Amino acid sequence: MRDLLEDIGLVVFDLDGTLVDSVPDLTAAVDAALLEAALPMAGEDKVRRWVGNGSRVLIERALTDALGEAPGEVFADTTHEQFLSYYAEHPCVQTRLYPGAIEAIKGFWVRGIPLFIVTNKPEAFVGPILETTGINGYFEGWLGGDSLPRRKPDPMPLLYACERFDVAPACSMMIGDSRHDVAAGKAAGFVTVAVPYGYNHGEPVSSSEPDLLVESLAQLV
Ligand SMILES: O=C(O)COP(=O)(O)O
Ligand SMILES: [Mg+2]
Repeated sequence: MRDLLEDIGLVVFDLDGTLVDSVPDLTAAVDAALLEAALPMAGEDKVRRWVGNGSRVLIERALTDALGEAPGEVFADTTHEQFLSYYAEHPCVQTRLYPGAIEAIKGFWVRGIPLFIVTNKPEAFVGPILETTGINGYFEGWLGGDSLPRRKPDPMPLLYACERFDVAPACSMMIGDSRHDVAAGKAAGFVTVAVPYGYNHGEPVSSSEPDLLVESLAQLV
């Protein structure tokens, strides 16, 4: 591990399933939107498997599950709007940092390594969650799934971070919980680190073959 970390000049974290367990609040917002659409609620186990490709895809998966077929565009749009308005009001009620997250964040931070977040969740929700969980001050910034034309697994947001901090991809680390994080990291030329406790559509993230798999982020520092 020491070799992997030696030349690292930029650390990019995924948010949902890596730094924070956000599924309880996401589930509340999904279920509120389903209820509004007069459909049965989904519950946490399903939502945990559906998170990872941004909120619009999350809602499409929830509607497909409830309806037994893919929803129409307009219905999906309306339900997504319901989700967004509920989540905007309650982005961080039950959301908690994972054990080891604060140790890792502080460990990199005291070494002077810039910390950045690349998440697929809408950008507007990132600030409130970082603020409420008390980690806002450690990060130089973030990108959401709607910040750039392409999101993870595309490498675009990771390469944007490299340019912004003037750090080569080979000296940058992507830390995430899903195959989209590992794929984006590999495509960008980053060192890839994965955690097994998050959300990866019900599959082990080890299948994506990250450079390093750690049980707890604290192991990194
Ligand atoms: O909101 C999502 O779909 C996933 O978010 P993440 O990229 O922070 O895991
Ligand atoms: Mg994630």
